[in-house]
Amino acid sequence: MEDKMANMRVQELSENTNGFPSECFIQKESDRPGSNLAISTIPVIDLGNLLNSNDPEVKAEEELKLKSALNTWGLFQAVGHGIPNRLLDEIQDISKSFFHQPMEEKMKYFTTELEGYGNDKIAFEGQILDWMDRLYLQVEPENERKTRLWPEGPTSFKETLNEYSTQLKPKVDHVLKAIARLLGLEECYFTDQRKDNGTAFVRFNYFPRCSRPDLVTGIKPHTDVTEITVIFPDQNVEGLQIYRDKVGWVKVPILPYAFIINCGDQMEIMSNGQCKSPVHRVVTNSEKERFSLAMFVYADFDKDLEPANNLIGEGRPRLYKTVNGLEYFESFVKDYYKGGVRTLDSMKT
Ligand SMILES: O=C(O)CCC(=O)C(=O)O
Ligand SMILES: [Fe+2]
Repeated sequence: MEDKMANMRVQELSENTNGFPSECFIQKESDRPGSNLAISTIPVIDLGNLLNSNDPEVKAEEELKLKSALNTWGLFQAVGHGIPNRLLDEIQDISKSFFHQPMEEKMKYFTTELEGYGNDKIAFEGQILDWMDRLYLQVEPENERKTRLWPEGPTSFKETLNEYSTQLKPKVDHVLKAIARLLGLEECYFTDQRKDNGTAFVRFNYFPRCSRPDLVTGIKPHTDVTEITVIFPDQNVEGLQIYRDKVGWVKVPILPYAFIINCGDQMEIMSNGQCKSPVHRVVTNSEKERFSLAMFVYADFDKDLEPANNLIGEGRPRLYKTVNGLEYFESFVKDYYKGGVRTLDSMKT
């Protein structure tokens, strides 16, 4: 089965089996998603109020909401972000058009590396695979883009992705600065941790219809390695769930044209645990396919990752050891494919 899998995308498998997952996708009983979770209310932050308001009270109130959201959930839904709905529709359209092309066309961008088109690579025997195909591309810095992996079809793909990442980048910088301010750090603390102008990748996620969503995961429980991740989720199909201590898994509801912004492990380490890197997963749907787009914003992999000095002190013990950025990423990738292991836990002091 594993050899066969290596040559097939989840999309083909789903088409061949009418959505029925083969054995290598079936989660252990304790890890199965089940069904009937409550939809929760996720903190909603108005980036317009946070970043542009001239009224100091409005700004302060939004900052307080953001601080509490990062400290408890580690994520929020972002409205008032100023990215036009037209562009968000277009980015979702190019994703659909790309994945709906014949396999032959998509395979031009296939790689077994992280970047490019593909699905879970098989890292060890007995690995349980995610019900997802993906297209993973570096967008920042611009001179490091591997443009041969940027699809020719649909024809608007490159232009739309370029516009999306160009428009999102300053928003990301503003959010990182706001987080630094509310932690009492220098405004550029997190933006300065990045290489040159910042490193960002996007991943177009495609979850084909699956006839047994109770048995498989679209993306297994994980945290992101990032400073922050900006997700533009499917506007019609839910799937993202967050794990909350003492509560369990909760669904993230669809809020039209809102981004979901979550902290990653780099942020949890640098903020000495004040910002949480939430465990999340994606479940599949028996009726509908689902698309999402994640932008992963990373601190410089060449640098050491450690809690900010100003966030360690009396009553605030240092929670994480210093670790090299690249080593952390590499351990994460291994742990991720194994599932159930949080790299962050091994960094605790
Ligand atoms: O599909 C989603 O809503 C979330 C995707 C995600 O968690 C990821 O790509 O890391
Ligand atoms: Fe994620």
